[in-house]
Amino acid sequence: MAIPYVDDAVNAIGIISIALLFKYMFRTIYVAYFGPLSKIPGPKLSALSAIPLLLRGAKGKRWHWYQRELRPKYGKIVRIGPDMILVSDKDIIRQIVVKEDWPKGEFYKIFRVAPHLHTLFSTTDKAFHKERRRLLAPAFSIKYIRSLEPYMSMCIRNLNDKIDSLIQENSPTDGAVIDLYRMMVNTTLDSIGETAFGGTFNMVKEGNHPLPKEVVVELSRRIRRNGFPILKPFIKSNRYLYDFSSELIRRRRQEAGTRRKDILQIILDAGEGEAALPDIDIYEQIIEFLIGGSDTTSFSTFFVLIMLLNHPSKIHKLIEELDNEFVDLPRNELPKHEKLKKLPYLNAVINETMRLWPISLDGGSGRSPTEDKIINGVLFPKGTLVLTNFYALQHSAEYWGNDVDEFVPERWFKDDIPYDAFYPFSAGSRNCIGQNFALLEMRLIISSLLRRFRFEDIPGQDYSDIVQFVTPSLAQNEYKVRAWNRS
Ligand code: HEM
Repeated sequence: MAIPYVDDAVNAIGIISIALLFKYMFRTIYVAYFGPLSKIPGPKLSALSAIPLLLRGAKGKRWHWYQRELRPKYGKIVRIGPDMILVSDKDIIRQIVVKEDWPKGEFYKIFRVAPHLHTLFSTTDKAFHKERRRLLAPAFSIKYIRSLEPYMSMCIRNLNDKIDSLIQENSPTDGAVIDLYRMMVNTTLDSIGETAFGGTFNMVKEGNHPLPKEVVVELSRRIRRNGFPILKPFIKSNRYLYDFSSELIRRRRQEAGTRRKDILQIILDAGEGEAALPDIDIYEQIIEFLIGGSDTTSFSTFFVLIMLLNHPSKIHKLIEELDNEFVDLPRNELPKHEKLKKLPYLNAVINETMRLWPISLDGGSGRSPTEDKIINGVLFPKGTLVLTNFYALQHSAEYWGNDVDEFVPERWFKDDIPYDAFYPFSAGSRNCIGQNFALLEMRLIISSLLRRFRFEDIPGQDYSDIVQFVTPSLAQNEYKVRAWNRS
């Protein structure tokens, strides 16, 4: 019998491979230069491949590219990948996020532990989202969040005591150098621990706990595993996190008598019988709250404080407001949120900071139309990933005036505030479920620190050196200031 059979097979595979390669190249070139997005301006290479974007993403510098290079150069609609667009127009964004409420794009899948395990944040399915949001909403209602104030206050009291002890140990007259950034990160982690994980992580007191660290590792594993499926068999899920959370849920289910009235308990009690969430969903959901609720709040709170330290007249105005409001309250006691939420200057300062330093530095929410859509003359083909550039709206002189880049809390007292160019918590059905939680915590931290301590910035550090992988953080992971007790 003739032997060249193997050669024939090899030849056939070779021919098929070359044909597939040609098909791929033809498609790539067609999509780049002749497809429906070909008229949208953007870097030439981005029309062919998402690699330029991925490379910047891997360094956490996607946001620099969008905000400092692409938007100034190409305008309000930019092609950032073969099927990806960055939009910085307020009418189009409002239409996408609020009026038409497009579903999230497929890339949110990368945050899931397994493709079928949707969560509130990562789901792209509107029906699933509606049901999950309905189930979790009671844990984030204003009334319920108010009942979490004592848990948060406990963590913030620890923060105050920690700063005080550092000052006493060093020198009450010279004060102490403290890492304000890490302290904010640690406080918000403790707060999520108290409210969703059954107890504080003691980050403020002890400086570390394995759980938050493992969450960061797990998140990066998920992104690699889901982003590059070929690596899947080599990247395992996190045993520690799973065991920790399973044990927590098991213990809580078995507890008799009065249980902690925290977010975890609300989720455990949500739905009855068959409608109750399985343990794995609860596990995924509380991990999501830790990711979505700690670095976001610490980043925003840190920036409020750093903006104030760099604007002496504004910080004096806020301290005056706090001192007048809480004239009889000893400085080492925490004000009540009921009063804080009504303080105009405090709220203006928070709004102004979140306008200048939103957590969505890198393009806001990622949405995809389920059919071809035309808005204001721009065609968005079905399935295109559209990034809604909230940062650009909040930094646009067209909407905010010529002082757009300055820190001016007073602008929040004008009559014509362009709220349709302000999305710190996104908007529409996919807005932040945790915003009342975050604002409560931010007001408590800021007011307690400013009433009790005096801070001074230490020059030579760059707070604008930010990296953003999922949520933003300071590249140096620290920022030092000097703190004294107020006399
Ligand atoms: C200052 C602090 C915070 C800011 C600025 C913030 C901002 C945002 C933004 C912009 C989104 C939309 C993201 C997107 O569409 O890709 C979002 C969604 C979300 N946030 Fe927050 N967030 C904060 C605090 C929190 C807290 C404290 C929690 C929970 C404890 C939380 C949980 C979530 C969840 C679960 C979603 C997804 C909601 C949904 O799709 O229905 N966030 N947040």
